[in-house]
Amino acid sequence: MRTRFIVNRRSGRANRVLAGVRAFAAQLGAAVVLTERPRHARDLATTALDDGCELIVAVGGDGTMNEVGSALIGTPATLGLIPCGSGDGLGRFLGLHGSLSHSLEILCSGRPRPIDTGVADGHPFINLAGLGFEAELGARFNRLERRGFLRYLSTGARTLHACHSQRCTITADDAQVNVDAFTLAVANSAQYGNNALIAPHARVDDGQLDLCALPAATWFNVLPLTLRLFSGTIDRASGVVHRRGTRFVVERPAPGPLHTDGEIHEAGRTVEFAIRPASLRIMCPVP
Ligand SMILES: Nc1ncnc2c1ncn2[C@@H]1O[C@H](COP(=O)(O)OP(=O)(O)OP(=O)(O)O)[C@@H](O)[C@H]1O
Repeated sequence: MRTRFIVNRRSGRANRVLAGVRAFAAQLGAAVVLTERPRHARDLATTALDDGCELIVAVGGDGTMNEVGSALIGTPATLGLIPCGSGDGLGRFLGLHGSLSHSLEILCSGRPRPIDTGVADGHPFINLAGLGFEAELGARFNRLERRGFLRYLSTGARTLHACHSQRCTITADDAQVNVDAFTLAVANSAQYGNNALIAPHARVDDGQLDLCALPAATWFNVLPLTLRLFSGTIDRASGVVHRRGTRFVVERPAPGPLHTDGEIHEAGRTVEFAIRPASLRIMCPVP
C-alpha cells in the first residue's frame, strides 16, 4: 500500500514518537510530512490522495485525526492512526492507543474497517462534536502554548466557573425535547478521550449518533457525574438527557462555539448534526 505519514508535532507526545515513525516509514519507503499550522493536516492529506496514497496515517491527537480523516471521507483511501494526543478518544475506542510499536503493528497487520462519520453545521467529525462547556473548554485549551492532560484539567476547572447552562430545544429525528444543557455532545464513538465515556453504548458502525446533554455542575453532582463518566454509566445519571438518532437539530439561546473532535468553529443559534453511515475506512486491529 502506498503510504504517507502526517505528523502534528504540537499534539501530546508526537515529538517523542517521531524518530520511531521516521524509521518505520523508511522501511516502507513512505514519506513523513510535518504540519506547519492548524488545519494544515487536511491540505497534506489531500495532497497525499492526489499522489495516489492508499494509506494515510495521522500521527497526533483527535484534532489531527479529524483533519486527515475529513479529507478521506468518501474516498477509497484508508486512514491510519498513531494516537499520541492529549485525549485520543477515537484511538482509545478503537484499540489503537498504546505504545508506538502497538500502533505500528496494527498498521502492518490490521484491516481497513468502514466506520460512520458525522457532520455538525457542515463540519465533518469522526469521534464526537459538541456545544456549551466542552466547546468553550476546547477553545481555551487550543489557545495554550503548552498542552497535556494536567493543563487540560486546570483549564477545565477555570472554564467550569465561567460557563452556564443554556436552555436548548433538541429535535431528535422527529421528536422534540427541551433541556438545560451545560454541555452537549453528539458522539460517534463512546468517549471524549482519556477513557471518559460520554456515550457508553455508542458504536462507530451502527448508523446512529448518540446525543448526551449534561446539567450544570454543582457541589452536589460534580463528583457523582465524574464517577459515572469514567465508569460508563453517565447516561443513567439524574438530569442527563440521552437520545440516539441519525439527525439532531439543536436550537440554543445564542450563537457560540462548536467543536468537532476538539477543533473549534463559530456557529449560529441553530446547529444541525447528521450521520454519514460507513463513510470512512480506518485501519483497525483484526477482531
Ligand atoms: N504546526 C502547528 N502549529 C500549531 N498548531 C498546530 C500545528 N499543526 C497542527 N496544529 C493544531 O494542533 C492542534 C492540536 O492537535 P491534536 O488535537 O491532534 O492534539 P491534542 O490536542 O494533543 O490531542 P487530542 O485532540 O486527542 O486531545 C489542532 O488544533 C491542530 O490544528
